[in-house]
Amino acid sequence: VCPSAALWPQPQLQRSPPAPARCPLPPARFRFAHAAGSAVGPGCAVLDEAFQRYWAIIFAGARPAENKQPWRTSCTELLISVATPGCNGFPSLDSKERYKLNISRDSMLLYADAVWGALRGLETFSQLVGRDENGMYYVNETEIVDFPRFPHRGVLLDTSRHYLPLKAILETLDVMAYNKFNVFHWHIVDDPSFPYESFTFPELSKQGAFNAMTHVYTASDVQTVIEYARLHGIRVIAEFDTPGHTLSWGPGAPGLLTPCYMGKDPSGTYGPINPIFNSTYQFVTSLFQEISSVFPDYFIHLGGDEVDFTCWKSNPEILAFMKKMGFGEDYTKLESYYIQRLLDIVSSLGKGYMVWQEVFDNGVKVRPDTIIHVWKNKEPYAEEMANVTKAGYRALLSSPWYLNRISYGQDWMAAYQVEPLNFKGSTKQKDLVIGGEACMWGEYVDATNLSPRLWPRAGAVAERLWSNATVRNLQDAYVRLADFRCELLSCIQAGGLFQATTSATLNP
Ligand SMILES: CC(=O)N[C@H]1NC[C@H](CO)[C@H](O)[C@@H]1O
Repeated sequence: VCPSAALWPQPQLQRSPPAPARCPLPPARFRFAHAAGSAVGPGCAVLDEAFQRYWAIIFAGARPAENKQPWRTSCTELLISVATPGCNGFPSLDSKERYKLNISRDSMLLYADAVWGALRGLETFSQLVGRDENGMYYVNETEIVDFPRFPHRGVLLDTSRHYLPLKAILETLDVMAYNKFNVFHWHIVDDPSFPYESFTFPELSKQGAFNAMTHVYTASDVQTVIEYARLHGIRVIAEFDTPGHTLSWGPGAPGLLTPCYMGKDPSGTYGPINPIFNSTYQFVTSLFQEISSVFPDYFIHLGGDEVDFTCWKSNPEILAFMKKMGFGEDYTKLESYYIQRLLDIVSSLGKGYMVWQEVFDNGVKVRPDTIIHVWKNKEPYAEEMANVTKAGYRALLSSPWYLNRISYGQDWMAAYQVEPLNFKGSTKQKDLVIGGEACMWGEYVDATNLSPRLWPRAGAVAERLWSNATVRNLQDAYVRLADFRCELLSCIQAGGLFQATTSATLNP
């Protein structure tokens, strides 16, 4: 049994009496209930599902024998009161996640502005429940007022370098919710494979997936992920990265990619999307029309990273186009020409976009509400954060959180010690930092090692993005993160959703 009631991430405010009363929770009689006057009630799927889920998580190990014990207790129900109605929508960047938990001998109350805050409070409540040596469940008297420091707290998974089965994605969403992450950044396609089944362009996965039968995400798979995430208060932001990282698009979309040349003949290899043909922009418009209809989030991630100009430079038609456009030898101008047209297409679809930092670095004209995703780690990323926010754009930080990069020992500490606002800038600039994302790129990751590599290390990012900036004590974090890992493992033993083992990274 794990040491009890360690909370992860650390709430903003918690107050407990010096000798808190202990209230036993009777599995057979405990229930979650809607408080009178709450703006939501039975039928609210987000909470109805959460009540089931958290009952199972809290009492995972309960044995029927519990029912026999004479329970003289008042802690038989947690009353939930939500201030604003709304259960059928999707979480968004400005969703309210604030909640209050009042646990006392005579009542247990959870208040939240919106259902998304209620989900965060239920997660905290589940972490407050302990179990004593006799197996009795209990919760100690306490008061918590909690809210996130940053509104965008994400995890990126890359399902192109290696295909991830739906189960691996859903398990990741479970553990993300345990950590109060609220964005799943689905880097769904890239150079090696195109597993997204497009109904507009079915050839893309037929030709581009590792295996068109087994290694694809059907339309229903995608909707399953989106709904599962929604019920956990998690947004799904899809990334279709262009013009680079698109080799898997080639076979299913003839004429889309740039044919590279060796001297005056095509070499047979291909490069980034060919930016000089109108057919390219017709294709992009149709594909992003589909993406906009499939993924409900306001934002789409358009990529724009690591565009290699070698192939463009070798292609005679592109050379002629460069001359015609007066771009000289500056291929970032050609890249910007493509990106600019892509952004206009996506804007016309009524969507907002996020782009990797190169789009900003190369001076592409982007909309004021663009989110610049800072990922490079060679130059100090603090400088990039300062430049991006000085230019008035919102910034999202990933540079120090590429968890696909592993090293010996407790590297969670480096992720934990990051301070996203440690850059030279005004308060106004700091306010433009909307949060960050832990990235798990898939070059060396598949379902066999995803969870042990992601957890509990990503937990360090979760606390950095949720908790107060003053929460930085490594010794205290170690104890709570070790307990978090223990709970995760006990979730496995109880046959919980989380099947894979977590890493030994934390415990030497
Ligand atoms: C934005 C970005 O990160 N682009 C690439 N950079 C290196 C990564 C692995 O660490 C991936 O290959 C990723 O596709």
